[in-house]
Amino acid sequence: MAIQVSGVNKAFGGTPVLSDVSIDVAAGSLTALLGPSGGGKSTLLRVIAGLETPDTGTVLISGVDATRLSPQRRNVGFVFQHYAAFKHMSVFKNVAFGLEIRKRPKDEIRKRVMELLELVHLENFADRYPAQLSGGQRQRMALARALAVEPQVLLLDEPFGALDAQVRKELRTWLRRLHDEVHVTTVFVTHDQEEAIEVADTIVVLADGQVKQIGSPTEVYDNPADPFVMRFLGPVTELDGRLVRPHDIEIGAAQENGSVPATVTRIVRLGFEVRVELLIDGQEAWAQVTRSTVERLNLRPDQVIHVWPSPAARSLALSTTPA
Ligand SMILES: Nc1ncnc2c1ncn2[C@@H]1O[C@H](COP(=O)(O)OP(=O)(O)OP(=O)(O)O)[C@@H](O)[C@H]1O
Repeated sequence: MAIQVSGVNKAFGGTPVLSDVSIDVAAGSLTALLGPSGGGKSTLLRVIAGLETPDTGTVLISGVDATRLSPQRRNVGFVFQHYAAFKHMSVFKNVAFGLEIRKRPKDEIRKRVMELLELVHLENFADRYPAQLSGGQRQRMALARALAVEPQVLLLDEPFGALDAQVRKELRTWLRRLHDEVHVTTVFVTHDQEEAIEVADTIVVLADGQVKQIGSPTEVYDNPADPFVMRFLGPVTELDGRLVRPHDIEIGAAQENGSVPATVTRIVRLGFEVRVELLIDGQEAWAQVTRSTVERLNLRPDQVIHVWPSPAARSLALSTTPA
Protein backbone atom coordinates (compact mmCIF):
# COMPACT_ATOMS: atom_id res chain seq x y z
CA MET A 1 0.00 0.00 0.00
CA ALA A 2 1.25 3.47 -0.82
CA ILE A 3 -0.84 5.16 1.86
CA GLN A 4 -2.42 3.59 4.95
CA VAL A 5 -4.56 5.80 7.12
CA SER A 6 -5.63 3.95 10.29
CA GLY A 7 -8.12 5.00 12.92
CA VAL A 8 -7.64 8.73 12.35
CA ASN A 9 -9.65 11.11 14.51
CA LYS A 10 -9.44 14.87 14.22
CA ALA A 11 -11.52 17.54 15.94
CA PHE A 12 -11.43 21.31 15.64
CA GLY A 13 -12.49 23.14 18.81
CA GLY A 14 -14.22 20.03 20.13
CA THR A 15 -16.13 19.38 16.90
CA PRO A 16 -15.17 16.06 15.31
CA VAL A 17 -14.23 16.48 11.65
CA LEU A 18 -12.74 13.02 11.06
CA SER A 19 -14.11 10.07 13.03
CA ASP A 20 -12.15 6.82 13.02
CA VAL A 21 -11.13 7.14 9.37
CA SER A 22 -9.20 4.24 7.87
CA ILE A 23 -8.30 3.96 4.19
CA ASP A 24 -5.72 2.04 2.20
CA VAL A 25 -4.55 3.58 -1.06
CA ALA A 26 -2.93 1.11 -3.46
CA ALA A 27 0.39 2.06 -5.05
CA GLY A 28 -0.11 3.58 -8.48
CA SER A 29 -3.86 4.07 -8.02
CA LEU A 30 -5.95 7.15 -8.67
CA THR A 31 -8.27 7.55 -5.69
CA ALA A 32 -11.05 10.11 -5.27
CA LEU A 33 -12.16 11.42 -1.89
CA LEU A 34 -15.77 12.20 -2.69
CA GLY A 35 -18.42 13.74 -0.48
CA PRO A 36 -20.52 16.75 0.35
CA SER A 37 -19.06 20.07 1.43
CA GLY A 38 -17.84 20.02 5.02
CA GLY A 39 -17.60 16.23 5.08
CA GLY A 40 -13.90 16.25 5.94
CA LYS A 41 -12.29 15.56 2.53
CA SER A 42 -9.78 18.40 2.62
CA THR A 43 -8.93 17.69 6.24
CA LEU A 44 -8.17 14.05 5.41
CA LEU A 45 -6.00 15.13 2.47
CA ARG A 46 -4.18 17.60 4.73
CA VAL A 47 -3.62 14.85 7.31
CA ILE A 48 -2.04 12.70 4.58
CA ALA A 49 0.05 15.67 3.44
CA GLY A 50 1.22 16.48 6.97
CA LEU A 51 -0.44 19.90 7.01
CA GLU A 52 -2.65 18.72 9.90
CA THR A 53 -1.74 16.32 12.70
CA PRO A 54 -4.41 13.77 13.64
CA ASP A 55 -5.52 13.69 17.30
CA THR A 56 -5.28 9.89 17.20
CA GLY A 57 -4.45 7.34 14.50
CA THR A 58 -1.59 6.87 12.09
CA VAL A 59 -0.59 7.65 8.51
CA LEU A 60 1.85 5.35 6.75
CA ILE A 61 3.40 6.41 3.44
CA SER A 62 5.15 3.59 1.56
CA GLY A 63 5.16 1.59 4.79
CA VAL A 64 6.89 4.32 6.81
CA ASP A 65 5.08 5.89 9.76
CA ALA A 66 4.71 9.49 8.62
CA THR A 67 2.22 10.57 11.31
CA ARG A 68 4.68 13.00 12.91
CA LEU A 69 6.78 13.83 9.84
CA SER A 70 6.71 17.35 8.41
CA PRO A 71 5.17 17.78 4.92
CA GLN A 72 8.66 18.35 3.46
CA ARG A 73 9.82 14.96 4.68
CA ARG A 74 6.89 12.99 3.30
CA ASN A 75 7.83 13.30 -0.36
CA VAL A 76 4.34 14.31 -1.44
CA GLY A 77 3.34 16.78 -4.15
CA PHE A 78 0.22 18.97 -3.82
CA VAL A 79 -2.02 20.97 -6.06
CA PHE A 80 -4.80 23.12 -4.63
CA GLN A 81 -7.83 24.72 -6.23
CA HIS A 82 -6.24 28.16 -6.29
CA TYR A 83 -2.71 27.44 -7.19
CA ALA A 84 -0.19 29.96 -5.93
CA ALA A 85 2.22 30.32 -8.85
CA PHE A 86 5.28 32.52 -8.62
CA LYS A 87 3.98 35.42 -10.69
CA HIS A 88 7.38 36.91 -11.48
CA MET A 89 8.77 33.59 -12.79
CA SER A 90 8.25 32.03 -16.20
CA VAL A 91 6.40 28.73 -16.54
CA PHE A 92 9.79 27.05 -16.97
CA LYS A 93 11.11 28.57 -13.73
CA ASN A 94 7.96 27.72 -11.82
CA VAL A 95 8.27 24.06 -12.79
CA ALA A 96 12.04 24.07 -12.17
CA PHE A 97 11.70 25.62 -8.71
CA GLY A 98 11.71 22.43 -6.63
CA LEU A 99 14.66 21.04 -8.58
CA GLU A 100 16.65 24.27 -8.26
CA ILE A 101 16.29 24.41 -4.49
CA ARG A 102 17.53 20.82 -4.45
CA LYS A 103 20.54 22.09 -6.40
CA ARG A 104 20.25 19.62 -9.25
CA PRO A 105 22.62 20.13 -12.21
CA LYS A 106 21.38 22.69 -14.78
CA ASP A 107 21.28 20.23 -17.70
CA GLU A 108 19.28 17.74 -15.72
CA ILE A 109 16.80 20.46 -14.67
CA ARG A 110 16.36 21.66 -18.26
CA LYS A 111 15.74 18.12 -19.52
CA ARG A 112 13.31 17.22 -16.73
CA VAL A 113 11.32 20.47 -16.98
CA MET A 114 10.94 20.16 -20.75
CA GLU A 115 9.79 16.53 -20.34
CA LEU A 116 7.22 17.63 -17.78
CA LEU A 117 6.01 20.51 -19.91
CA GLU A 118 5.50 18.07 -22.76
CA LEU A 119 3.62 15.75 -20.46
CA VAL A 120 1.18 18.51 -19.52
CA HIS A 121 1.12 19.87 -23.10
CA LEU A 122 2.70 23.20 -22.22
CA GLU A 123 5.98 22.76 -24.11
CA ASN A 124 5.27 25.90 -26.14
CA PHE A 125 4.51 27.98 -23.06
CA ALA A 126 7.81 27.64 -21.20
CA ASP A 127 8.67 31.34 -21.51
CA ARG A 128 5.27 32.72 -20.60
CA TYR A 129 4.34 34.08 -17.21
CA PRO A 130 1.50 32.61 -15.14
CA ALA A 131 -0.70 35.67 -15.84
CA GLN A 132 -0.48 34.83 -19.56
CA LEU A 133 -2.01 31.37 -19.08
CA SER A 134 -5.64 30.29 -18.92
CA GLY A 135 -6.93 28.81 -15.67
CA GLY A 136 -6.70 25.29 -17.07
CA GLN A 137 -3.15 25.84 -18.31
CA ARG A 138 -2.16 27.20 -14.91
CA GLN A 139 -3.45 24.07 -13.16
CA ARG A 140 -1.53 21.93 -15.63
CA MET A 141 1.59 23.93 -14.81
CA ALA A 142 0.85 23.31 -11.12
CA LEU A 143 0.72 19.57 -11.78
CA ALA A 144 4.02 19.69 -13.66
CA ARG A 145 5.55 21.56 -10.75
CA ALA A 146 4.23 19.06 -8.22
CA LEU A 147 5.55 16.15 -10.30
CA ALA A 148 8.99 17.72 -10.85
CA VAL A 149 10.48 16.43 -7.61
CA GLU A 150 9.16 12.91 -8.27
CA PRO A 151 6.85 12.65 -5.28
CA GLN A 152 5.79 9.22 -4.03
CA VAL A 153 2.28 10.54 -3.69
CA LEU A 154 0.39 13.32 -5.48
CA LEU A 155 -2.40 15.05 -3.53
CA LEU A 156 -4.89 17.21 -5.38
CA ASP A 157 -7.52 19.29 -3.58
CA GLU A 158 -10.29 20.15 -6.05
CA PRO A 159 -7.61 20.96 -8.63
CA PHE A 160 -10.19 21.93 -11.26
CA GLY A 161 -12.75 23.38 -8.86
CA ALA A 162 -12.31 26.99 -9.92
CA LEU A 163 -12.56 26.33 -13.66
CA ASP A 164 -15.62 26.44 -15.88
CA ALA A 165 -17.52 23.25 -16.66
CA GLN A 166 -16.10 22.74 -20.15
CA VAL A 167 -12.45 23.12 -19.10
CA ARG A 168 -13.08 20.94 -16.07
CA LYS A 169 -14.30 18.15 -18.32
CA GLU A 170 -11.26 18.42 -20.57
CA LEU A 171 -8.90 18.36 -17.63
CA ARG A 172 -10.59 15.29 -16.15
CA THR A 173 -9.84 13.29 -19.28
CA TRP A 174 -6.39 14.76 -19.34
CA LEU A 175 -5.69 13.83 -15.69
CA ARG A 176 -6.77 10.25 -16.34
CA ARG A 177 -4.38 10.03 -19.33
CA LEU A 178 -1.58 11.69 -17.42
CA HIS A 179 -2.02 9.18 -14.63
CA ASP A 180 -1.96 6.29 -17.10
CA GLU A 181 1.42 7.59 -18.29
CA VAL A 182 2.99 8.47 -14.96
CA HIS A 183 1.34 6.02 -12.52
CA VAL A 184 2.15 8.11 -9.48
CA THR A 185 -0.17 7.26 -6.57
CA THR A 186 -2.71 10.08 -6.64
CA VAL A 187 -5.45 11.10 -4.21
CA PHE A 188 -7.80 13.86 -5.29
CA VAL A 189 -10.63 15.61 -3.51
CA THR A 190 -13.85 16.32 -5.33
CA HIS A 191 -17.48 16.95 -4.46
CA ASP A 192 -18.48 16.11 -8.04
CA GLN A 193 -19.61 12.50 -8.36
CA GLU A 194 -19.33 12.55 -12.15
CA GLU A 195 -15.71 13.65 -11.89
CA ALA A 196 -14.94 10.88 -9.37
CA ILE A 197 -16.67 8.21 -11.46
CA GLU A 198 -14.97 9.27 -14.66
CA VAL A 199 -11.45 9.71 -13.35
CA ALA A 200 -10.84 7.48 -10.32
CA ASP A 201 -10.18 3.75 -10.01
CA THR A 202 -11.22 3.86 -6.36
CA ILE A 203 -13.75 6.13 -4.71
CA VAL A 204 -13.80 6.84 -0.97
CA VAL A 205 -17.15 8.35 0.00
CA LEU A 206 -16.66 10.62 2.98
CA ALA A 207 -19.47 12.41 4.81
CA ASP A 208 -19.84 13.71 8.36
CA GLY A 209 -16.18 12.83 8.90
CA GLN A 210 -16.83 9.14 8.30
CA VAL A 211 -15.95 6.78 5.49
CA LYS A 212 -19.33 5.68 4.12
CA GLN A 213 -18.01 3.36 1.44
CA ILE A 214 -14.85 2.47 -0.48
CA GLY A 215 -14.95 0.79 -3.88
CA SER A 216 -14.53 1.08 -7.60
CA PRO A 217 -16.82 3.57 -9.35
CA THR A 218 -19.00 0.68 -10.52
CA GLU A 219 -19.22 -0.81 -7.03
CA VAL A 220 -20.25 2.39 -5.32
CA TYR A 221 -22.68 3.31 -8.10
CA ASP A 222 -24.28 -0.13 -8.50
CA ASN A 223 -24.05 -1.39 -4.92
CA PRO A 224 -24.23 1.67 -2.70
CA ALA A 225 -23.80 0.89 0.99
CA ASP A 226 -26.79 2.98 2.01
CA PRO A 227 -29.37 5.44 0.65
CA PHE A 228 -27.03 8.36 1.35
CA VAL A 229 -24.32 6.94 -0.94
CA MET A 230 -26.92 6.00 -3.54
CA ARG A 231 -28.30 9.56 -3.60
CA PHE A 232 -24.83 11.08 -3.66
CA LEU A 233 -23.54 8.97 -6.55
CA GLY A 234 -26.33 9.69 -9.00
CA PRO A 235 -29.98 10.50 -9.54
CA VAL A 236 -32.55 8.47 -7.62
CA THR A 237 -36.30 8.27 -7.39
CA GLU A 238 -38.79 6.33 -5.34
CA LEU A 239 -40.78 3.36 -6.52
CA ASP A 240 -42.93 1.28 -4.22
CA GLY A 241 -41.11 2.38 -1.06
CA ARG A 242 -37.68 1.72 -2.56
CA LEU A 243 -34.97 3.97 -3.90
CA VAL A 244 -34.06 3.22 -7.53
CA ARG A 245 -32.12 4.85 -10.34
CA PRO A 246 -34.52 6.56 -12.78
CA HIS A 247 -32.90 4.72 -15.71
CA ASP A 248 -33.84 1.44 -14.00
CA ILE A 249 -37.55 2.20 -14.32
CA GLU A 250 -39.40 0.79 -17.31
CA ILE A 251 -42.65 2.19 -18.58
CA GLY A 252 -45.44 0.74 -20.76
CA ALA A 253 -49.01 1.25 -21.83
CA ALA A 254 -50.30 -1.99 -20.35
CA GLN A 255 -50.13 -3.52 -16.92
CA GLU A 256 -47.20 -5.89 -16.38
CA ASN A 257 -46.22 -8.31 -13.69
CA GLY A 258 -45.13 -6.13 -10.74
CA SER A 259 -46.06 -2.83 -12.37
CA VAL A 260 -47.90 0.05 -10.74
CA PRO A 261 -50.08 2.65 -12.46
CA ALA A 262 -48.60 6.15 -12.81
CA THR A 263 -49.83 9.45 -14.22
CA VAL A 264 -47.47 11.38 -16.48
CA THR A 265 -47.15 14.95 -15.21
CA ARG A 266 -44.40 16.34 -17.42
CA ILE A 267 -42.08 15.23 -20.21
CA VAL A 268 -38.66 16.90 -20.40
CA ARG A 269 -36.47 16.17 -23.41
CA LEU A 270 -32.73 16.26 -22.65
CA GLY A 271 -31.24 15.34 -26.01
CA PHE A 272 -31.42 11.60 -26.48
CA GLU A 273 -32.72 11.01 -22.97
CA VAL A 274 -36.14 11.99 -21.74
CA ARG A 275 -37.16 12.64 -18.16
CA VAL A 276 -40.73 11.50 -17.60
CA GLU A 277 -42.16 12.97 -14.42
CA LEU A 278 -44.80 10.88 -12.76
CA LEU A 279 -47.31 10.76 -9.97
CA ILE A 280 -47.57 7.31 -8.42
CA ASP A 281 -50.23 6.98 -5.77
CA GLY A 282 -49.91 10.68 -4.93
CA GLN A 283 -46.10 10.48 -4.76
CA GLU A 284 -43.77 12.21 -7.23
CA ALA A 285 -41.27 10.05 -9.12
CA TRP A 286 -39.49 10.11 -12.45
CA ALA A 287 -38.17 7.74 -15.05
CA GLN A 288 -35.33 8.32 -17.47
CA VAL A 289 -36.18 6.77 -20.81
CA THR A 290 -35.12 7.10 -24.41
CA ARG A 291 -36.78 9.28 -26.98
CA SER A 292 -37.93 6.21 -28.92
CA THR A 293 -39.84 4.94 -25.86
CA VAL A 294 -41.63 8.28 -25.59
CA GLU A 295 -42.54 8.15 -29.28
CA ARG A 296 -43.61 4.50 -29.21
CA LEU A 297 -45.98 5.15 -26.30
CA ASN A 298 -47.00 8.51 -27.74
CA LEU A 299 -46.59 9.93 -24.22
CA ARG A 300 -48.61 12.94 -23.16
CA PRO A 301 -49.11 14.68 -19.84
CA ASP A 302 -52.09 13.31 -17.86
CA GLN A 303 -51.75 9.93 -19.55
CA VAL A 304 -51.95 6.94 -17.21
CA ILE A 305 -49.18 4.40 -17.84
CA HIS A 306 -47.63 1.48 -15.97
CA VAL A 307 -44.16 1.47 -14.45
CA TRP A 308 -41.95 -1.24 -12.98
CA PRO A 309 -38.32 -1.72 -12.07
CA SER A 310 -36.21 -3.26 -14.83
CA PRO A 311 -35.04 -6.83 -14.09
CA ALA A 312 -31.47 -5.67 -13.39
CA ALA A 313 -32.53 -2.70 -11.24
CA ARG A 314 -30.64 -2.08 -8.00
CA SER A 315 -32.75 -0.69 -5.25
CA LEU A 316 -32.55 0.05 -1.55
CA ALA A 317 -35.34 0.03 1.01
CA LEU A 318 -36.19 3.58 2.02
CA SER A 319 -36.88 2.72 5.63
CA THR A 320 -33.12 2.88 6.31
CA THR A 321 -32.82 6.44 4.98
CA PRO A 322 -31.22 8.59 7.67
CA ALA A 323 -33.38 11.53 8.73
N1 LIG B 1 -8.54 24.74 10.65
C1 LIG B 1 -9.83 24.53 10.96
N2 LIG B 1 -10.34 25.03 12.11
C2 LIG B 1 -11.64 24.81 12.45
N3 LIG B 1 -12.50 24.10 11.70
C3 LIG B 1 -12.04 23.58 10.56
C4 LIG B 1 -10.69 23.76 10.12
N4 LIG B 1 -10.53 23.12 8.95
C5 LIG B 1 -11.72 22.57 8.65
N5 LIG B 1 -12.64 22.83 9.60
C6 LIG B 1 -14.03 22.37 9.64
O1 LIG B 1 -14.01 20.96 9.42
C7 LIG B 1 -15.11 20.55 8.63
C8 LIG B 1 -14.61 19.74 7.43
O2 LIG B 1 -13.91 20.60 6.58
P1 LIG B 1 -13.19 20.08 5.26
O3 LIG B 1 -12.61 21.27 4.57
O4 LIG B 1 -12.30 18.97 5.59
O5 LIG B 1 -14.42 19.53 4.45
P2 LIG B 1 -14.54 19.22 2.90
O6 LIG B 1 -15.28 17.94 2.83
O7 LIG B 1 -13.22 19.30 2.26
O8 LIG B 1 -15.47 20.38 2.42
P3 LIG B 1 -15.32 21.37 1.15
O9 LIG B 1 -15.66 20.55 -0.04
O10 LIG B 1 -16.34 22.42 1.45
O11 LIG B 1 -13.91 21.88 1.19
C9 LIG B 1 -15.86 21.80 8.27
O12 LIG B 1 -16.97 21.90 9.13
C10 LIG B 1 -14.87 22.91 8.52
O13 LIG B 1 -15.50 24.09 8.88
